[in-house]
Amino acid sequence: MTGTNGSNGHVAMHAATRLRQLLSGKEIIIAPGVYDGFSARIALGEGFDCLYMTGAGTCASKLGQPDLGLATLNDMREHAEMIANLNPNVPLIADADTGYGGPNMVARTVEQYHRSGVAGLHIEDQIQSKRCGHLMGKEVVSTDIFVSRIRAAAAAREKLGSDIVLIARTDALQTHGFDEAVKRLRAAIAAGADVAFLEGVTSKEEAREVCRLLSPSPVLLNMVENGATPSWTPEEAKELGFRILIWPFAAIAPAYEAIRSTYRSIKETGSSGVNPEFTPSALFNIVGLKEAVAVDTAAGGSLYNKV
Ligand SMILES: C[C@](O)(C(=O)O)[C@H](CC(=O)O)C(=O)O
Repeated sequence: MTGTNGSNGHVAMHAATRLRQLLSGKEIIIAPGVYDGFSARIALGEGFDCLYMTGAGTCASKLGQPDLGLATLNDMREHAEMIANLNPNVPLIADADTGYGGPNMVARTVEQYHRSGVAGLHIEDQIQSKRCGHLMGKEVVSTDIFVSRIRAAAAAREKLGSDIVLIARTDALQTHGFDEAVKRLRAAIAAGADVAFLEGVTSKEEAREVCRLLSPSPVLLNMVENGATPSWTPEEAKELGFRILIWPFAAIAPAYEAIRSTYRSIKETGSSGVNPEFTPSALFNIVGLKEAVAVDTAAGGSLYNKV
């Protein structure tokens, strides 16, 4: 699929098609977690090929709430659209939780994510009142319901003629064990999922085995910092057989530390201690000042000549 690249005007391929190209390559896809426009701009500035919009980070930043199924389709879609369009050439994989309802809602989710420029999304088998995959006490729906979610997602993708990458996530490992989780992922792939995601992998043995059993389907690894899964390097993840690596807390965890320490500094010392190089212009340059000035100038404007 083709479309107009909003950021620099040339006709670019849809980000979903780009993600499929990356998936068919040899390299593991590294997608750092972004939770808002600012973190996404920083990741783009560092030249990553792919981004991951964390649902947990979206709940925390957009709603100020924990990852307990409080974000609606509208919350998530709106956030994903803004992030995906900062640079439509860089694919965004976005969390889509349970798909937000029955087959019709799942189809709507896929359609809206596609129209928003999202390249890939993951849909899981937790109950609607879901929780972060690394909390205890999770509950999953039956395999039939999970498969109906994936089937509805795949049918929506076909109807749209979209390349959007469907990632089936199972949370069944915690409650039903490895074999059942793999069975669910197999069923999801048969129903049209492109990528499998075993949430909460706990060991290298499990990791290697899920990749082997589901081969040739690509498998995503959730490298959420300090969760149930040990930390592996991209090289280790690649060697275990994974094709996509997401780092959900890569932005929000350091942001928390930095923000809290700065607020404390204001309270305790009366000074924020912010780096003197972080001027207003420096901030705006991170989020596209030059591009915005160029748009105005190209249109014959002189509004920002003095910025
Ligand atoms: C991947 C995830 O869905 C996310 O929202 O980033 C979360 C991350 C987390 O909260 O630990 C998940 O694993 O459920």
